[in-house]
Amino acid sequence: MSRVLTLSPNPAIDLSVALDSLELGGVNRAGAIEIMAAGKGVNMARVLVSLGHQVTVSGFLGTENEAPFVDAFAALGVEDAFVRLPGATRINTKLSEAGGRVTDINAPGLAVDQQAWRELTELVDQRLASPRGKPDAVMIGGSLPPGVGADALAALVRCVRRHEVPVWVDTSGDALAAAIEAGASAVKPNREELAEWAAMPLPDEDTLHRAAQLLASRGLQHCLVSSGEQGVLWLGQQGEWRSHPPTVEVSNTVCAGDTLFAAMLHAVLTNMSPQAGLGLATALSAEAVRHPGVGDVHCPDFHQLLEHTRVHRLSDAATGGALA
Ligand SMILES: O=P(O)(O)OC[C@H]1O[C@](O)(CO)[C@@H](O)[C@@H]1O
Repeated sequence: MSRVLTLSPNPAIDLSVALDSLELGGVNRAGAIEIMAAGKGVNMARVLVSLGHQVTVSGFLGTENEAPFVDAFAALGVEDAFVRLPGATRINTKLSEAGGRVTDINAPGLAVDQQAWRELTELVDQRLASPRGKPDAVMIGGSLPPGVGADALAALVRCVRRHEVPVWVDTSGDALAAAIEAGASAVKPNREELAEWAAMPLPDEDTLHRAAQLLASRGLQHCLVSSGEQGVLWLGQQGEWRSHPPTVEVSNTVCAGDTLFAAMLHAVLTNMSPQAGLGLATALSAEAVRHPGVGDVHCPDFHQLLEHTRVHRLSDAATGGALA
């Protein structure tokens, strides 16, 4: 079992609304409504716990509506190291239609001032300096809250790297570019995020692959590019691999990326082979799209999902050795 610290600078309460179909400008009647403590770091923590890791969660939480988070952390058995701020954590609305289409409405979030950001950075620095509680990896996920610039994220990434701990970052735009420059160990852009980073359109698999190679050339240990049902491209120091997920009924895709990234970290921390690691992460991510929330490794048909996930090597340079 490894120790992982996940950071959500801008977490959210996800309000998932299931609809037959969304009628813009009309009165929509929901089939079901679910509220869940979320944000990428929190979702990744759920996956890591289910895969057997010891997790500490941190970031910023508003004191006005912290109850769903406190309850979720207790139920999960993770250590709550969130910095509390006055005000309310944002609520993100996810409108999921029967055909599998999801419309996200993500709020800006609670403003974070320099003092609060310093508090979070010091907390991370102290955790990493502690000989007994030092995490084996740090995951940072999601957008930056109002008041926090990409340079602040870069400084946080550098702080983790100074302690020689891998830092896996799932974000986008300027924050993604800054994290890469600062020495992030792994990133997971989707096609649109990669196109934005590379500043070019990625209309086909060939251009996508070349942009991913450009990204990997920036010194990252692992680059994952997720393209939904078309699968995952993984470029690591052992070579390049592509996975194809099993066919599943798509209900809610919101947490698929968080599931993929966290499961891939698990594969690295447990020295799985590239084939097995990417297969597990892809299958678990496919499981996630069948319902709201992250993938459930304990679902009754998980072994079948795994069996129907295909992984193949793209480059001959790969050794096929363990992922770590
Ligand atoms: O920080 P962002 O980019 O707004 O994304 C937050 C959203 O991402 C998710 O973690 C899913 O990836 C949701 O739970 C959350 O609402």
